[in-house]
Amino acid sequence: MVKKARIGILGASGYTGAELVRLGLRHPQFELAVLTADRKAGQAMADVFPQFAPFSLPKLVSVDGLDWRAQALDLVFCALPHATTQLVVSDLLDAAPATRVVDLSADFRLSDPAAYEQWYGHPHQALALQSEAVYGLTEIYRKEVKAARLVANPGCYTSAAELPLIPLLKRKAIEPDAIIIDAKSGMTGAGRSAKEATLFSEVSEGFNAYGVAHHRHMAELDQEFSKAAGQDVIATFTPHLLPINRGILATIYVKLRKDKTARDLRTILAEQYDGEPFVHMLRYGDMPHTRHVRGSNMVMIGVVADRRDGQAIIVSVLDNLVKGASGQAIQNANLMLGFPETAGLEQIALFP
Ligand SMILES: NC(=O)C1=CN([C@@H]2O[C@H](COP(=O)(O)OP(=O)(O)OC[C@H]3O[C@@H](n4cnc5c(N)ncnc54)[C@H](OP(=O)(O)O)[C@@H]3O)[C@@H](O)[C@H]2O)C=CC1
Ligand SMILES: CC(=O)N[C@@H](CCC(=O)OP(=O)(O)O)C(=O)O
Repeated sequence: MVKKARIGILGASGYTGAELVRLGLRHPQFELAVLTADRKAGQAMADVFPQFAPFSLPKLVSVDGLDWRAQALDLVFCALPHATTQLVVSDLLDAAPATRVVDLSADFRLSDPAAYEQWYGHPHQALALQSEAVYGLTEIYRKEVKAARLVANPGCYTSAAELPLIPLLKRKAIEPDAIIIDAKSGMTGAGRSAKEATLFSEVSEGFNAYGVAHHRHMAELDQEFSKAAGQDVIATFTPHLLPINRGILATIYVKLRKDKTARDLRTILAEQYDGEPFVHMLRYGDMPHTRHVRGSNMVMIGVVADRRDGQAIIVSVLDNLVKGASGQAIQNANLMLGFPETAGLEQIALFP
């Protein structure tokens, strides 16, 4: 029998934590050994999420006082609110340095401490780990992820924008100073804790932009686009809140470099993602729908020329809880633990 990896999920009573449990229960090489919660510590997972009642799962415990060494976990998924995470991961790795960590929060995504402080409003509290962490956009950083002890899983909006744009910037196919990302997210992107802004009555039958000109994912986009282009890049990014549960759709406007066409962009992306199990390039001119990826770890990307000369439009979709969070986290964990990259992630989208 194959030896299973002992897995911890911190924040299992939240949306991304529950998605890790949903996918993890069907993972052939995971043993879900530790599940934590904050307000819901002490409860059974099935009392918090009745969909798990038929399955045997450990009780939710508080993260405080966990004996990391005694738990001997092979890998921990950390799905806690950002800023909470850095001290928890620091304690964990001090006590159990051989445990691998995939952090779903934003705490370790920015490699520059000054950028972190500027965007999050306080100094980072685990600087050594911040510089050790590998940015976990799997298709771009696969080699680094394999060897990492701590992976910073990217944000959901950023995954949707970076997968199409990084290869185009690297290949100098688009102008780096003329990128516009108009992105929409489903409500689960805001997490499960109660907030006025996410009440049904505030969100249904309406649609709004938020974080306009200052959303914190801009820092992550600047970092990755600048690295890919080899020069400073500042993209325009505007997120919107959609009254649906799951899904991100990013409509991206780009200016072509002189000798390039929109068909060239599609060719570059098709070459880059040829053979990738979780990125699908649509035929030129075809466009994706959030329903085509719901519940799956797939990203779908469409490209077409704008009517304006020299401009192209790219549309990218993913499920914010899967490829935008827990699915990509498991994809990274599979690489770190030497499992097949697709293990536990072979679900096809739930349609309609
Ligand atoms: N939702 C999404 O689409 C995405 C989320 N992320 C990131 O993933 C992380 C988790 O997000 P999400 O699942 O949506 O969040 P939720 O608000 O749904 O869940 C948060 C979890 O953390 C626990 N928790 C809250 N505060 C503390 C604390 N002080 N100490 C220990 N545990 C605590 C909660 O426990 P309890 O419920 O018991 O209070 C809950 O289990 C966040 O950092 C988020 O930014 C990343 C990409 C996409
Ligand atoms: C709809 C919604 O509120 N979305 C979240 C982004 C969720 C995400 O990707 O993640 P991180 O928090 O991990 O960066 C927001 O705009 O802050």
